[in-house]
Amino acid sequence: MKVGFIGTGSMGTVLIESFIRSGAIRPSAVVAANRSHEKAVRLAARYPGLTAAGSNGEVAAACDLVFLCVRPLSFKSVIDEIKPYITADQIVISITSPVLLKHLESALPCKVAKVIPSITNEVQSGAALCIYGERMNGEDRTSLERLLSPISKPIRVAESYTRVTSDISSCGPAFLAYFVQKLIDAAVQVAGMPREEATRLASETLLGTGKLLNEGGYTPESLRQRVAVPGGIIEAGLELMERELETTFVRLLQATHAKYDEDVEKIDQLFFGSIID
Ligand SMILES: NC(=O)C1=CN([C@@H]2O[C@H](COP(=O)(O)OP(=O)(O)OC[C@H]3O[C@@H](n4cnc5c(N)ncnc54)[C@H](O)[C@@H]3O)[C@@H](O)[C@H]2O)C=CC1
Ligand SMILES: O=C(O)[C@@H]1CCC=N1
Repeated sequence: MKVGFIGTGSMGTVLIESFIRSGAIRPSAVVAANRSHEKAVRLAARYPGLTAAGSNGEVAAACDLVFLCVRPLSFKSVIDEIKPYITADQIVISITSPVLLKHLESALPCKVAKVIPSITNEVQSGAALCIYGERMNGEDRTSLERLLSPISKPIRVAESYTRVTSDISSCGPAFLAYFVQKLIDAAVQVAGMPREEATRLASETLLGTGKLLNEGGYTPESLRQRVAVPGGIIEAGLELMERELETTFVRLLQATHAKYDEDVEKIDQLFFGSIID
């Protein structure tokens, strides 16, 4: 089986490198193209056997499965380019949420899916959100999830939950990193702690907290209750966060959803020439 990647920017590269490093795909089974060809050529130099294709059409013609790893507003032109080479038995996958199954299904004659990866897949953890078009049969779904398993936990989601699940899974690493960064900044500012030391400590804490939530039998709520002694220091901190951040996370998701709606509207216009429901 040949696996194609169109777009070898940040996420395309994460996927290719993670698949290869985990042994899920051999370099010789990968065909990749990028608008600036040198990026694909650099990958081919790093992974002997990998093909740096000269065009997106070449990827589509050569592969059974094609991951589209470009930004949302580039999808229409990429799909127009590859369409002449696509046949009914191929699988084309969007890795971005605002390109909807209806866009892909209306524009391509093949099986389509969305797989929303996460930077956490770089260390073979975190989720890969799987959203399937109707042309993907049970066997297609299972074999795609088998391919994703060495680098992620494939999780099937309904398309209506794409946004909120990617908020947690794909945006989550950036949101949590922001929180950690602010904690480090405060340690430096309030106590003059060396930044590197605070960073190492905060990173260990995040890792340990993740383990407690995944393997230690805790929920976020039970963990908080377990460590926050009534009237104690942690409780004083939590009370402040509760006051200051009460509406922040709802507004955070409202902001990502508003941007998503904007993108979907633009993509609707590109694919259908007008907004449709
Ligand atoms: N950054 C993240 O953590 C995640 C990103 N995604 C999705 O991945 C997609 C790509 O994002 P990034 O990799 O961060 O962006 P990026 O800008 O780093 O990569 C996009 C790549 O596509 C190439 N490209 C643009 N137009 C092209 C064309 N017509 N033909 C071939 N190549 C073309 C660009 O040269 C660039 O290398 C986005 O749609 C994003 O929503 C999904 C999950 C997580
Ligand atoms: O399409 C998405 O939802 C992902 C999440 C972060 C960037 N793109």
